Amino acid sequence: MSSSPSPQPIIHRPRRLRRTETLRRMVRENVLRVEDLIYPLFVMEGEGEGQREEVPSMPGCYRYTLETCPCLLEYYLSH
Ligand SMILES: NCc1[nH]cc(CCC(=O)O)c1CC(=O)O
Repeated sequence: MSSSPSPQPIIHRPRRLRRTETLRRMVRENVLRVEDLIYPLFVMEGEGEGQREEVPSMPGCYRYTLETCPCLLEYYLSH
């Protein structure tokens, strides 16, 4: 049975990602809080209260007309 070679001591430790504050900030752990999120609410041109179009790339998110906005804001700000 051969013994494994003993590890070489690390002579050069570059620590490239710790070099500057900018790099450290870039690779730091991230914390996401509710206050960092925004609600995807889109307004489109057009008439008509209660009219809406689903955004194709965001299922469940809609474009509303300007007339619908006061009502929507009231709803979202109270929930
Ligand atoms: N990236 C998120 C985002 N922010 C605005 C829209 C589009 C909203 C719209 O089409 O009215 C999208 C989706 C996308 O880019 O496909």
